[in-house]
Amino acid sequence: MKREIILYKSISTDLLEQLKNRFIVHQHQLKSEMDDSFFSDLQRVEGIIGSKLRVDGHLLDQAPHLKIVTNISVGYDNLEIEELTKRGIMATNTPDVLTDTVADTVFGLLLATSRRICELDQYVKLGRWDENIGEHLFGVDVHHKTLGIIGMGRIGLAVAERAHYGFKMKIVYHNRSTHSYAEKNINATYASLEELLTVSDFVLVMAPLVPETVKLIGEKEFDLMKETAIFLNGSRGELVDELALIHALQSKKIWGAGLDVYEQEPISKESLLLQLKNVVTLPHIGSATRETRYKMAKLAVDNLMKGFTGEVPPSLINPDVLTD
Ligand SMILES: NC(=O)C1=CN([C@@H]2O[C@H](COP(=O)(O)OP(=O)(O)OC[C@H]3O[C@@H](n4cnc5c(N)ncnc54)[C@H](OP(=O)(O)O)[C@@H]3O)[C@@H](O)[C@H]2O)C=CC1
Ligand SMILES: O=CC(=O)O
Repeated sequence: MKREIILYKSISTDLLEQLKNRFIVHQHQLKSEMDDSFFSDLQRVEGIIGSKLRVDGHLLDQAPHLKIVTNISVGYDNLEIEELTKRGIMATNTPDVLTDTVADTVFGLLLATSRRICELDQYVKLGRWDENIGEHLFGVDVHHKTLGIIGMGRIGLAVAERAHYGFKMKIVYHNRSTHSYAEKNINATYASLEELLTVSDFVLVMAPLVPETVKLIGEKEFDLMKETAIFLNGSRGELVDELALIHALQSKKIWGAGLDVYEQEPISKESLLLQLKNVVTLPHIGSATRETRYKMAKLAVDNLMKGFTGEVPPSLINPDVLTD
């Protein structure tokens, strides 16, 4: 008899067919409040695949047969890992396959913000280009500047490599542990958070969302940055105190910001961030290319399949479930 699973994100037809060959697939849309039919299916399913659904003890109480939760994302701040492990439920994510794509997006944000690409695109399209632009629309250089990376992991390193090899930038980073590969190969220097904020021309947040990183960057941290600094967030909105960011931008404590993620997503249409010219805003599209989204879904499907064959899923987050 086929096992039952929930799929709550759209994936390509070939991957959906693979799932349907193996499982009874209940398809749902992710909503802020999942409906009764979702919870009714949850009672029977052994796997869940999708991204962003909050999986906590309350939800797990309603999923008595669940064996695996498969995220189609590398970040897994939506999953209560301790709760899943306690119940012997596997959790998986999609690392590596998206690293270069997200690094490209972050570098795009860095260039767009520093060279005012979006603002000047509008300037041309709205018919304002009557003569050479004046100094008030000049950008700032990227090459040879200092990039500070908070969270030098897979994506942080891929951004740092672009900055080092392509733009001859100096790299400073802050983690809980040192990154010997980055130090040896691209001359990255470890710094305390305070030092990184003080010396960097570009500050990039790329650390995961965990209790210790909530509002890691707030008023005190913006105060430490250079007045010419550009702040970039490619990780999760909750790592930044958004009101403090708005204040820092309005009061010109920093020069600009490039954002892919926000405290609330989709961002409120009333957010002051949307009214500031020195901010480039993207709708959380770090990994959003056809090729990469396909690879992520494929890896997630592979994780799910292996979860039921006794093999170890390739990106198992909580291996403790295998020994408990
Ligand atoms: N915008 C988008 O679309 C995307 C966003 N993301 C986000 O990017 C994050 C990073 O992904 P990825 O690079 O693959 O993850 P990694 O785990 O490879 O890297 C995260 C790095 O953050 C560091 N870190 C962890 N905790 C802290 C802390 N408290 N303070 C400072 N540094 C810390 C870790 O180093 P150490 O352990 O030494 O502290 C690690 O090197 C994801 O968790 C996700 O939230 C990912 C993909 C797409
Ligand atoms: O935000 C996206 C992810 O993969 O994490």
